[in-house]
Amino acid sequence: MFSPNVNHIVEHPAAGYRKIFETVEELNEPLPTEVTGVLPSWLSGSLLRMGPGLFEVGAEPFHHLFDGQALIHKFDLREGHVTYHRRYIRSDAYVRAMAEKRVVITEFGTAAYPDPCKNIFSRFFTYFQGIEVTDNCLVNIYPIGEDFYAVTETNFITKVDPDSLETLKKVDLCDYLSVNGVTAHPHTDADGSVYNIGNCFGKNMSLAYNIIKIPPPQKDGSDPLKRSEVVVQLPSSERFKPSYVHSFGMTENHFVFVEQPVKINLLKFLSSWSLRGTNYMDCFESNEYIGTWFHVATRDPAAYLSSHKFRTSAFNVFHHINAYEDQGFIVVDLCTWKGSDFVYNYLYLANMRAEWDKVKESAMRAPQPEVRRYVLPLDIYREEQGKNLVSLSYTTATAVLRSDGTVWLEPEVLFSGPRQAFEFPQINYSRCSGKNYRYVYGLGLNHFIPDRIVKLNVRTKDTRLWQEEDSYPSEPLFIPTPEAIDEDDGVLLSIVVKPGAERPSFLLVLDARQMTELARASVNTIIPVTLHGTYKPRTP
Ligand SMILES: CCCCCCCCCCCCCCCC(=O)OC/C=C(C)/C=C/C=C(C)/C=C/C1=C(C)CCCC1(C)C
Ligand SMILES: [Fe+2]
Repeated sequence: MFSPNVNHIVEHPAAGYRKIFETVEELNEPLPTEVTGVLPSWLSGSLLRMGPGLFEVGAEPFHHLFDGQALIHKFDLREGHVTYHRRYIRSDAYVRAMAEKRVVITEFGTAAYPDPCKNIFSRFFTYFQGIEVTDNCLVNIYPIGEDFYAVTETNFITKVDPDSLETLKKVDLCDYLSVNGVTAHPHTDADGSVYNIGNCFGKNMSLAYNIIKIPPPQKDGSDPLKRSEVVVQLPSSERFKPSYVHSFGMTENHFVFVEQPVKINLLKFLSSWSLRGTNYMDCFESNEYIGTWFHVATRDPAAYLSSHKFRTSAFNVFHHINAYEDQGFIVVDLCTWKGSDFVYNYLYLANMRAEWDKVKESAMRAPQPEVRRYVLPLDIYREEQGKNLVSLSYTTATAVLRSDGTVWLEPEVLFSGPRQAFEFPQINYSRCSGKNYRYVYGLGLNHFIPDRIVKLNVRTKDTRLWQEEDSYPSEPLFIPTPEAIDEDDGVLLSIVVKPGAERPSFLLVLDARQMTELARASVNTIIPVTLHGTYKPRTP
């Protein structure tokens, strides 16, 4: 561990990060690891993570970071021993690509072309058959009831066996719910209910964001998905252009949705899709004028609070950190990127695999990251126009009622460093989700390259970090110590790739209080980049 200053920029002239964007083979059986240090005796379970693993099919490359075929990874911890396993998800996208040795289903930034072997008539019909939406579930894995699902952001989720990593079943959410897709970042209540948000393109081109609820495991053993429902519908600020949504906030009594100026041009999406060479990335556009809108709904009864229109300047947001209620305010902490230019435009594999100088050059043009706190007053009175309505003693965030009835928000900056993002945030979720809290852990992105793990105290803005030379960590998951007293009493789990090492990847176990290494379990293979995941404790 080195570099005590979080804003000290570490250089990567050897470009070792390129290794995490290369294709690997799946394993037939788990690999042993070499454990150094001491693993906590209570840590027994599986770290499951998703990411891209196959970055080309035959001679056809995938172009974007979010296109590679989904690979599920598992580090299994049991009585001080650790194994590592990985399998490709048998999605339709993967199975058909393998069979035809070409990209068959269009991915986020890579279009599929019709089979050159088909005659001109069947190719014509393939174009106009409509959209074949991808089921490439590379983004996350989480439980619904007793089952585990690997997910992307479309309507297809894939049930997997968390022990064998085998693919079990493809599920179409449209069979149960009125949504076109949902995020890969649901919230889970203490009772096991799962909440999520997704775009809904309704009849007559009506547009909305639907918040859905999947109930907890059912006493009769039936699939909770069968009882899922839309609990509240939030309106779209633009008629044909819903915003891209990657996550949302949930407090004890409210849902918070941040409508960002990165828009999906629906007309383009529906019309141009059948044209040769179009992919999802082609259907996004930035609205430079609309800024960012916050929407709030109550949870019980679920209802949209339409009277307050919360506005602020333009930013991209992918990850909500946490949101909670305090003294009549909703506090919303976010990982933001300034401006309306879409951050995903900078995540093409050609950018990520470039030489270090080029990586830095391209990140200079991209939106700049900042961790921000916004505070939304719940009770607003007309006579308070022009005044700052936020009276929470501990924040400089403001909210001012304007003559048009909207409330203009200005944030408090919790963390900022030039081209140094604090992203992929994780909190002590079971204890702090929706509640006032102190700590968030994140992946430090240096010009988009993940090269450190950071702990941020959102009350003092103090940071601590873990970093090692030529090492590329993943999102750190927080696992609390059983019977923990303090919020940060627990460990962080992260997969780290260190290309030059004898065993070039390891599971890193950090003491979350001190951010010091407790143990690492090293394995003799490169592990490609992973996006999100979950920890499944062993059940007796
Ligand atoms: C771990 C280190 C990574 C290295 C660099 C990362 C830089 C990150 C900078 C910002 C943070 C971004 C986080 C994003 C994380 C993520 O996992 O994103 C993956 C998202 C994917 C794959 C989204 C897919 C969405 C699809 C296919 C949506 C399809 C749709 C539309 C576009 C409109 C119509 C509906 C439909 C079909 C759902
Ligand atoms: Fe995400």
